[in-house]
Amino acid sequence: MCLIVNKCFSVRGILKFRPVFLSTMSLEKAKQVAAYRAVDEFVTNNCVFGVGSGSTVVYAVQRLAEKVETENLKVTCIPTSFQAKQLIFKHNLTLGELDTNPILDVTIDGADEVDANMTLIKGGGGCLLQEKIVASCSKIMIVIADYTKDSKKLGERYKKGIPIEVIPMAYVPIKNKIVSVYGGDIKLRSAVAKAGPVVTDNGNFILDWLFTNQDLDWHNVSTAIKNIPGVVETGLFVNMCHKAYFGQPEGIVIERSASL
Ligand SMILES: O=C[C@H](O)[C@H](O)[C@H](O)COP(=O)(O)O
Repeated sequence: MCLIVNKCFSVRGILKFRPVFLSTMSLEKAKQVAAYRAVDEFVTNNCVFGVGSGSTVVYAVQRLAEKVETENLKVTCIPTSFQAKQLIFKHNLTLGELDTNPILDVTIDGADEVDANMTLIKGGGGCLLQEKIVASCSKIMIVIADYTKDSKKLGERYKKGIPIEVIPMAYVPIKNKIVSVYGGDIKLRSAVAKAGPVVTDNGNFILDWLFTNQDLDWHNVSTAIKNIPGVVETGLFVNMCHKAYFGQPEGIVIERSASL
């Protein structure tokens, strides 16, 4: 961890020094080491590679581009979002699509939270639908994350709820139905630099379900929510992730595997 010393004055005017830990820096380092490790272990020549979304994946695509260049690899990249597609273009990588590459060798993606059973919350950046489609077409799904995403139970560390992508006209009945069965609270996600709701890459809205019961059967919950007309997809990824890499602040990587 990186430490700097910050000058400050006490009330009597005595100069004091206060340590400031650059946690943002260690968080970025943690993302980077996890991403680099996963790409180094799973990218091979001629592979079809699913490019996840989010801030951690940016490091994975950087590393991928380096490997493609230095090792002269042929890799076809399938994006999981508008952002992922832009990253593929930015690094001059080869863009593919599911029409021509319906089976992927590996997808590397971020997560908002990973529990002890390797169930994931995804969609904090609104990209869950295409991410789940691409992961479902991949022989292996790998998660890359910093240490803050590693939880025993969902909701322990990620406090923004489970994202649910919905058809806009149905958001109020969907919200009411979920809360009446499972409790908690649901918020329509608002855009930051635009008045009104977030509109996904697929033209839908996102509901964030702030659940209160951390001991639910997430497979059943996800299936039941998906059965509500108007729900497009949930950000619960159950039995999909094969391995997770958690970067630590000091630069090491902790691995966890699932037996799928
Ligand atoms: O919608 C966004 C995706 O599910 C991301 O993979 C997830 O939010 C993690 O993103 P980050 O790597 O920025 O924490």
